Amino acid sequence: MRRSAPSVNRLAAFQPFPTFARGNDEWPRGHARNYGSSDTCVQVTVLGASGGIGQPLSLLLKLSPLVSKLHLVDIKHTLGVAADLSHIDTTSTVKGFTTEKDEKALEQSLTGSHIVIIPAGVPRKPGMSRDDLFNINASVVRDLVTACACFCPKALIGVISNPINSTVPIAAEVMKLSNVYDPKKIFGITSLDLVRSNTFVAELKNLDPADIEVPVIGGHAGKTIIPVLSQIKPSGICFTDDEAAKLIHRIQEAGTEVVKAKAGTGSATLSMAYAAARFTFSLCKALKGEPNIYEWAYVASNIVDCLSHFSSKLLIGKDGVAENLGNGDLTKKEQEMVNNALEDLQKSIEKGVEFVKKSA
Ligand SMILES: NC(=O)C1=CN([C@@H]2O[C@H](COP(=O)(O)OP(=O)(O)OC[C@H]3O[C@@H](n4cnc5c(N)ncnc54)[C@H](O)[C@@H]3O)[C@@H](O)[C@H]2O)C=CC1
Ligand SMILES: O=C([O-])CC(=O)C(=O)O
Repeated sequence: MRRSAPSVNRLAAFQPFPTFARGNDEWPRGHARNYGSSDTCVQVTVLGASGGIGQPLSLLLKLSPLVSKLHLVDIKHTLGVAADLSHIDTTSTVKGFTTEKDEKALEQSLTGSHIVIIPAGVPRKPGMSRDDLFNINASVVRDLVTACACFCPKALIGVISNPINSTVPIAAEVMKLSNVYDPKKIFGITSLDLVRSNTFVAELKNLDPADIEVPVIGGHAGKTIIPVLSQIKPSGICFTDDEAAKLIHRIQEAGTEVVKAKAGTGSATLSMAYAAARFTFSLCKALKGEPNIYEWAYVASNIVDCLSHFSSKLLIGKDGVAENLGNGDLTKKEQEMVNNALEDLQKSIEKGVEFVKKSA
């Protein structure tokens, strides 16, 4: 039987899409008219916009009245993607920039950006770990964040490119080198772990995933992905030890599940686009001054003593992380999971920091 009276409604968190998700014909225009009173202009730039994540993410952003200007950047194909999206009858404007042939593309696209989302880089193939992407993606993120430091140093930056556990520390080091580092403004987008957790818990307990909120802390690879089942909202959802173990394993290996199913053609793109859009909308709302915007993301943190970065619950404000709300009360088992993740996280962070030091 389905639960009633949910305490958390995830679709509300995904505003301005609730009517769309519920299949209401009015979406998105009717909803757009009703959204908030603020008319703050928000310019979002997507770096890697022609890719598997970049295209559906750009579509979702184009559909939202929270975004005023959408800048799409990639090495190639961006002009076509931008022309295509620009015909959609929503109010935001779309512009494409191709870095391959236009040396001013990064400057022109990033200048004035309030939010930059980075899905640029290569995805996994079966048999690879996220860390196997480091050799290519580390320099992609380094170079793109260097451009952000130059052209939009105050923007909120959301990094999607893997391995997140290293690419976010890379982004931090790059900003430090340019003397524009603000630890509150760089986010590793781990939202897909929460999206998946909500889905899998709902499947297991025959609930509506829109009503469920599973906190996920730590990082974004294998055992560093730590679902906090003891803090699921609504409270009162119970698991046997066997159920919990299988659930945690599935959440930690969900990326690999998709990589295997796609059989060499890439990793999660559509679910990631949804997760990243949801996260970007939270940033937009915070920039527009909406209170009580909460997210989980991998950020600079002193929540865990020995680590410079960790994912935990955040209150987001106009300037990025307004408050790190930490991990809450963990059970003994959950604390053990954190302890077991420390070494991997530490290594990934150091690898990112060393990479920037060497290339500087
Ligand atoms: N954080 C997360 O939860 C997730 C992260 N990912 C990661 O996202 C990344 C992108 O995945 P996909 O979109 O599937 O890959 P993709 O290969 O389909 O797209 C990547 C795009 O980035 C572009 N690109 C590469 N270097 C660039 C540069 N220097 N400047 C501008 N654009 C550049 C490529 O031309 C391509 O269009 C991968 O690293 C993947 O592992 C994927 C799923 C979930
Ligand atoms: O697994 C991958 O390579 C992509 C990813 O991060 C995810 O789907 O969680």
